[in-house]
Parts: sequence; C-alpha cells; structure tokens
Amino acid sequence: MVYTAAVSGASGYAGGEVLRLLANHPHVEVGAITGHSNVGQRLGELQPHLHPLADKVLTETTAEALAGHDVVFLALPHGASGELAAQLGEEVVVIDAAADHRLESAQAWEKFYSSKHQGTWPYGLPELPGQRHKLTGATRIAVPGCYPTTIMLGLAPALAAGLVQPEDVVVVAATGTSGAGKSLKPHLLGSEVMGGMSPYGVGGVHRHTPEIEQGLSWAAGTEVQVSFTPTLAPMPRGILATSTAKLVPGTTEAQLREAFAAHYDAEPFVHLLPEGQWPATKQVIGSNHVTIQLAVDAHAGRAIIVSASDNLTKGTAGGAVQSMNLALGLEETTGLNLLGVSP
Ligand SMILES: NC(=O)C1=CN([C@@H]2O[C@H](COP(=O)(O)OP(=O)(O)OC[C@H]3O[C@@H](n4cnc5c(N)ncnc54)[C@H](OP(=O)(O)O)[C@@H]3O)[C@@H](O)[C@H]2O)C=CC1
Ligand SMILES: CC(=O)N[C@@H](CCC(=O)OP(=O)(O)O)C(=O)O
Repeated sequence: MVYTAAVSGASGYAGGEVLRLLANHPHVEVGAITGHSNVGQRLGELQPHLHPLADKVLTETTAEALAGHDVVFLALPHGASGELAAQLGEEVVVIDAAADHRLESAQAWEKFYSSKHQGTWPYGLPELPGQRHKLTGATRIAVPGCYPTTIMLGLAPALAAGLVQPEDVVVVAATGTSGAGKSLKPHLLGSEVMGGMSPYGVGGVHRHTPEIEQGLSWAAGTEVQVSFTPTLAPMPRGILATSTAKLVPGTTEAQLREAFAAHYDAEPFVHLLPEGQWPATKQVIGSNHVTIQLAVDAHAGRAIIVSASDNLTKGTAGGAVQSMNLALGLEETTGLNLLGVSP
C-alpha cells in the first residue's frame, strides 16, 4: 500500500527533514510541496540534499493545494498552521509540527502564545505514558516541540514511578540553531553563534515550559512544576538536556535504573545507555533516537538525568513520521533511522 503525502513548509528546516524521511519511506509517495516566500522555486535550489525530489516545485500553501492526499504534514509557523488546519478535510490525516494543538490549557496557551486557543489534538509522543493508543488510527496529530520531546522522555519514567518529587524539577538544555528555523535572524548569524553559548528565554518564559509541565503531569498523575532554561549552542542540530529533580527520600540509583528499563526496554527509539556512558548530540544526529543516562547526586539529594536528541529528527520530523506510521496502522519504525552519524 502506498499513501500520498503533501508537505507544507517544504522550504523550511522541519519540512525539509520530513521530506528527507519520506523520500526513504516505502509506503509514502510525496505529492504537493508548498511554501510561502519561495513559491515557484524548485526544491533542488532550496534543499539540495533532497536530490530525488529536486524537480518538484513549491506551490502556494492553500487547502486546495494540500487536498487529495492521504496525509498532510504541516511544517509552518504556529498560527499559520492552525488557520490552515481548520480548512482541511476530516478524512485526511494531518500531522502538525507546529504548536497550535499541543496544549490542553486555554489559559496556558493564551499566556505563552498570545492568541486564541484552538483545542487539542492527540499528542505525537507515543513513548509518553498513555499516548500511543490515542495515535493509532488518529486523523489529527500534534507533534511535540523539540525540547519537550527530549526533556519529557528524560524525566517521565522517574516521575511515573514516583521516585522524584514533582514540584522541584529543574532543566537546563542546549539546542542547535536549526531549532529556530531557516529564516534570517541577526542573533543566529554565524558570527554571533560560533565559538560561544548563550541563554535565552530565561525566567520561566519559554513557551515550551507549559508543554513540558503538561506531558510530565500526565506521566506523574499529578501536577509537575518545571523551571526550564534554554541555551543556544554553536551547532546546527541537536539538543542536550540536563534535568534534575529532588529524590523521594530513600530512592537509590538502582531503583531509578529499573524504572527507566521498565519504561524503555521495549521502545525502539529511546534508550537508557549502559552505566558509565553519557548522551552526546553527535551520537543521535540524523537518527530518531533519544539517549538517556542518569545518576544520583547523594550530596544534593537529586536525580540528574541527561537526554540527547536531534531536534529535527525525533524532535520534529522523525516524531511526525513515527506518528504518521501509527495513524496509518504501519509498523511504527517504518522509514526511520535507528543509527546516528557520529562523529
Ligand atoms: N526547527 C525545529 O527544530 C522545530 C520546529 N518545529 C516547528 O515546525 C514548524 C516549522 O519550523 P521550521 O521548519 O523550523 O521553520 P522555518 O522557518 O525553517 O520554515 C518555515 C516554513 O514555513 C513557511 N512559511 C512561513 N510563513 C508562512 C505563512 N505565513 N504561511 C505559510 N507558510 C509559511 C516557509 O516558507 P518560505 O520559506 O517559502 O517562506 C517555510 O517553508 C514551526 O511551527 C516550528 O515551531 C517544531 C519542533 C522543532
Ligand atoms: C534555537 C531556538 O530558537 N529554538 C526554538 C525551538 C522551538 C521549536 O522549534 O519548537 P516549537 O514548534 O514549539 O516552536 C525555541 O527555543 O523557540
């Protein structure tokens, strides 16, 4: 069986990565590809690494252009994505990389996105407790943000097992520049980014904070409070998140390791590394993997959990294709790479 898929935002980073994965997917044929300022351009000029699709031309991003496909990937800025999604037929499977339908709380949405809440879709992170069955056969899926994917997968097993306290979770994470998209921004110029690191969105104001709290609260079965600080690192791709949480007194490292093993042993894309090995972005670049390692800081009474992902693969497009596979009833791993490209 071959399904047709349209990809909007095909000139951008997320859309480009969706196309890279679909070009190798045995059950998908790429149909319409759409853009905004790059309409009329050949894909080969915009995404030269996608040579099998080079002669496809970007058309205007409209509901009409996306109609007639089995699957539509939305890889557009939030807002534009929500507006378009509302015009798509109910029968088509819509996989949205943007944030418009991720948050259940209208209050949190309005606070962090300053626009009207559009409702919630099944959340495309099957490894989070309780989510996989909602994705099977779904026709609307909201793909998580890249930081939330990496951070929630690192913390969920500890919270679900009740081994860390839910009200004192602290996360500092570094991301590569592609997380900010392909459009020109002065703070992303090579001369600003190369050779140094800098924080941004400090003080609980980053819009991924409510998304991380939402997913971790689902996992914990109680409200989780997170202090999240993102930083920008001089690399094109990758996220490395260091999460710490106060241990429930008496919790041992062995108990934590058991909880992670129970959670992830059967998961193809999430791995607790062997003791002594630590996650590094280079090991996961280009793959749909999230790698995790943990330690107990007995002095501080905290669990330290480090997780790594490729923000464009598992953090966006890989998560999107994994979600599509579930929606269509395909093997979840189809078309997805299990190996990184290190070094
Ligand atoms: N980059 C990442 O790591 C992640 C991204 N996401 C989400 O994926 C989405 C795309 O992000 P990303 O690819 O990084 O961004 P880019 O800036 O790289 O790409 C944006 C794409 O959207 C198109 N576009 C811009 N404005 C409009 C509009 N008003 N109407 C229709 N199309 C428009 C652009 O077309 P053109 O170039 O032709 O103007 C381009 O194809 C965003 O919602 C982002 O939050 C989610 C997780 C991680
Ligand atoms: C470096 C950088 O700016 N990264 C972006 C990552 C956000 C993202 O890609 O996800 P959403 O889909 O939730 O917007 C940021 O911190 O906003």
